[in-house]
Amino acid sequence: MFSKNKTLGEFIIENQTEFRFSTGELSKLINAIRLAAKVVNHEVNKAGLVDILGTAGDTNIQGENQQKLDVLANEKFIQTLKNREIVCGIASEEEDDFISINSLDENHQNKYVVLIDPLDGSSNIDVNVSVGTIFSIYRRITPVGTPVTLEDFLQPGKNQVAAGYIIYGTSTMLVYTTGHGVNGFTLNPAIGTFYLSHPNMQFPETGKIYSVNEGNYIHFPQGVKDYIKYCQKEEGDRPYTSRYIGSLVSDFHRNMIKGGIYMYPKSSKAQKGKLRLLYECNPMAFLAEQANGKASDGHQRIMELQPTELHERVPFFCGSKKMVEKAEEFMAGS
Ligand SMILES: O=P(O)(O)OC[C@H]1O[C@](O)(COP(=O)(O)O)[C@@H](O)[C@@H]1O
Ligand SMILES: [Mg+2]
Ligand SMILES: [Mg+2]
Repeated sequence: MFSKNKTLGEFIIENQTEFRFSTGELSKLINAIRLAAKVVNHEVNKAGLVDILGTAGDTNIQGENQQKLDVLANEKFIQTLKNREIVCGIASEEEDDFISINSLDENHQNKYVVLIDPLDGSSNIDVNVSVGTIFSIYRRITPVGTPVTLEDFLQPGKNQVAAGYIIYGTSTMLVYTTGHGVNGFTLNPAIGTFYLSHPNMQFPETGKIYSVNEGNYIHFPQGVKDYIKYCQKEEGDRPYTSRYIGSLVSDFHRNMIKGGIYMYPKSSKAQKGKLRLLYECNPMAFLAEQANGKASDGHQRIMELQPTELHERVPFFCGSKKMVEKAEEFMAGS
């Protein structure tokens, strides 16, 4: 099977022409992410054998206990991007502030910034449940050759030039978009090559799966409670099935293939929900929209939101278009 499928490397080069005046810089950047993904995949696969399970002993700026694999994945992605001098700035869930990278070659100044969630689904690392990495790429808005500023990162999601995720699951896949549809590539671990296995991925218009942490039910807004009740009601094509892995990447991936909705609403415990706008919600929203799905904060399109802080959180509703619209109806109603 694999011999006739396009490799990710071939796909990247072939699609470089999508961009007029392409310099190949974005292709090099996606290639660097491909490399870092393989390095992290190798670490994830041997997690039970080496000392990378459990907590690292520190907390990140969000007060979360960093897992050893959070720290390791963060290091590997930053190192790989820095070494290749392919970006002018990086922001990460595991770094308090953004990292500015000045190119040594002053004649060649980079124009892209990258935002990453190096390890998504951290609570699943120690229990061998699928986890992921999420990335989002923007063209800087400050002049090339000057130090990057916070402004270069606080851009609305609609300005993204590319976004994607890596899922370390039963197989390892890299799924991404550059604004021309969503394509998925599966890693053949025997030869370390990603092959196009899921061309032109599309969310079904509707589905029968809802993904939400129902343990927070009593703290949810009335609109969310009503929508969950709607999903559970014996009527028409319902009840829907509840599936919640607890890794955004994995829940999103399943729902994109099968049809479904993922929700991390605000609650009386978390006024803005849990997920981070810049390196979780924006990239997944870009992918969802490119795959005929939808993403909002329950009211407004995620990609229109103007970020104000690097690690800000927003409520997140994402998935099959008709299901997100229905949830928004309930939110509007309440
Ligand atoms: O355990 P909870 O509160 O349901 O949260 C699970 C959600 O939190 C996350 O783990 C947050 O991501 P990180 O693991 O990158 O911090 C999502 O992947 C997941 O959907
Ligand atoms: Mg995450
Ligand atoms: Mg994370």
